[in-house]
Amino acid sequence: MHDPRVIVALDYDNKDTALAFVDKLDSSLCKLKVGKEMFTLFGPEFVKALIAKGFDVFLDLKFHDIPNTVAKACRAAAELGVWMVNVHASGGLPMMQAAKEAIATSSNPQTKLIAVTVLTSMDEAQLADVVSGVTPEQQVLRLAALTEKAGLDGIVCSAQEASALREKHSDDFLLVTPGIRPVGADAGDQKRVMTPPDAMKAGVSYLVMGRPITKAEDPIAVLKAVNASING
Ligand SMILES: O=c1ccn([C@@H]2O[C@H](COP(=O)(O)O)[C@@H](O)[C@H]2O)c(=O)[nH]1
Repeated sequence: MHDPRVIVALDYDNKDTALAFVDKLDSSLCKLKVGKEMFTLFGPEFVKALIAKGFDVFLDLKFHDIPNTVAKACRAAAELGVWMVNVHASGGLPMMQAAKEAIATSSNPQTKLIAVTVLTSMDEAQLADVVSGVTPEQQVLRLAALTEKAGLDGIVCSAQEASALREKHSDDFLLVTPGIRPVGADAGDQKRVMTPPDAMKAGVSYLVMGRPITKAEDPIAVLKAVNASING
């Protein structure tokens, strides 16, 4: 079965606008990501509606709390029927292991679990405000190793770290990368960016794209052009 590589970030503040966009798509073109804004506004029912339309849904809530709390949140996400959910790797090994165990013993054990390393909106200077003496790439590699040790399916990182990660992690370890910008697109608040073809060449598994698609005059045309640029 065709596995689309683009995950569209549905960061709309209006459910009808989001659903009007989704109704022009089909699940062979992309997967969908629901993040903090839409989940807070429209809740699990909105996620279930997207799953019912046949889409793989990545629930991007980036859980970060004590192990017991994160485990229960991940179990709830898996039981919603999502394709993928995530936690922050900086929550530590016991937290990630508890989350993995909770999903494995849920009614939807095939749900993928990945961990956020260093947000793609952070550059070296911003990272230095929270962790001293490391570059984003060094911190990503360190948290990726911890994530793999916990037995998770992969990480969220920037495509800029993908080549270095692929020297240490097999192709099965998922690299899910926001901060994807076609040539000429506005970076906005993203700092560690890469184009779709360069990201795929670097070894990325899935490209997360929001505004370059959702804010475009013709979002479906942009999505199809991105797919053509990485599949052709
Ligand atoms: O490190 C991260 C983790 C998550 N995100 C999310 O991805 C999308 C990116 O949207 P764009 O509009 O393409 O910038 C957004 O939902 C973020 O919450 C991220 O950007 N970086």
